[in-house]
Amino acid sequence: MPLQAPFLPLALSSLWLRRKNAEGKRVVDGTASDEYAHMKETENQNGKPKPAVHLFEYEDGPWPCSVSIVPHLHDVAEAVADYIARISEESIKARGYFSIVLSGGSLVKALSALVKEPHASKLNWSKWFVFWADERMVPISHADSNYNDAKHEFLSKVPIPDDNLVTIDDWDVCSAAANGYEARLKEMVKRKILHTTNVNHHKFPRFDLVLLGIGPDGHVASLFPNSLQLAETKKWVVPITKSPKPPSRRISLSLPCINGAAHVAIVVVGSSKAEVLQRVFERPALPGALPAQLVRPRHGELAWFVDKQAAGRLSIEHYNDPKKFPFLDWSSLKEAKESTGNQI
Ligand SMILES: O=C(O)[C@H](O)[C@@H](O)[C@H](O)[C@H](O)COP(=O)(O)O
Repeated sequence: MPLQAPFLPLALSSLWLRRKNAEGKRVVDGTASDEYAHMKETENQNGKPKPAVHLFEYEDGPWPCSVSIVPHLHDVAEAVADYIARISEESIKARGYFSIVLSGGSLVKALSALVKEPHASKLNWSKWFVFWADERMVPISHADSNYNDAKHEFLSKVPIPDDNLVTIDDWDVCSAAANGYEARLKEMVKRKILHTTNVNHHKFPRFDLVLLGIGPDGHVASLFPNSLQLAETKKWVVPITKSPKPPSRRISLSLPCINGAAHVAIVVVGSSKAEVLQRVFERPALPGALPAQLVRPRHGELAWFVDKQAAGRLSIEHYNDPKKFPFLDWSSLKEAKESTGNQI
């Protein structure tokens, strides 16, 4: 089954980036070929050939999701806050905790309505556990740090205990930071704060909610178009040493880790996202070209929150023509339209 073969030259040719750490010691960073050795496996544990899967674990067929299109950023913020509040309440009732994963970029601005009433005093903040979908390899006090941004915009305004912020504290060597964060997540599983689920026969955490933004190139978290990391099938957290968006060194939850979540919400705001949203929704591109198209929770729900500017290029009026748009599961979108005036 030759599907994995393209990774071999890629992995072998990947250069080790040698640099000095803060103490001037030589450190090795990069995507080592043996780190990705498991991707070359062609047999499962019983020695039988693995079933053919798409290179990027992409599933053909309908794409069930709900899409809310609202006029402005503040309407998106309110819709997202209502959504988060509902999932927080349900999760705490069912398991005693709420695990929420944040991304960087403009996403944290969409959390502004959570710090106001009616949510601020109603939410059970002490039961929240906050994780990061991705982080840049900078100290957490640095302006580029996703944690720092979230702290400034949101976390400093709500009473979530500091111990419940599961930050990525290691910013020296990407692969060590990725392994360290994965170990922290596994510790949360041991403490029963996170449950697990199977995604394509491998165990991944089942976050209650993963919040993602989308880059103009279609990236989500720090999973960039056509990158080797997109094909990760086992690791929970992957290192990125050559991100096309600065800073170049980052770590990110892997795609199956995101797809193991009970809920994933993607927030898309502003005219700069109109082109990519149209490509993601309406163009059946090669999946690695648009990582956002690979976000398909296996046993969970996917919800899009979009403002009018970002939705500006969508041909919604033709969406009920399955010949033109076989790509999304429009039946679930119609149901959404019937249940609330704000949804298509
Ligand atoms: O570190 C990052 O770059 C972010 O985590 C990234 O995943 C972000 O969410 C998207 O790039 C969208 O960012 P904008 O909304 O700012 O374009």
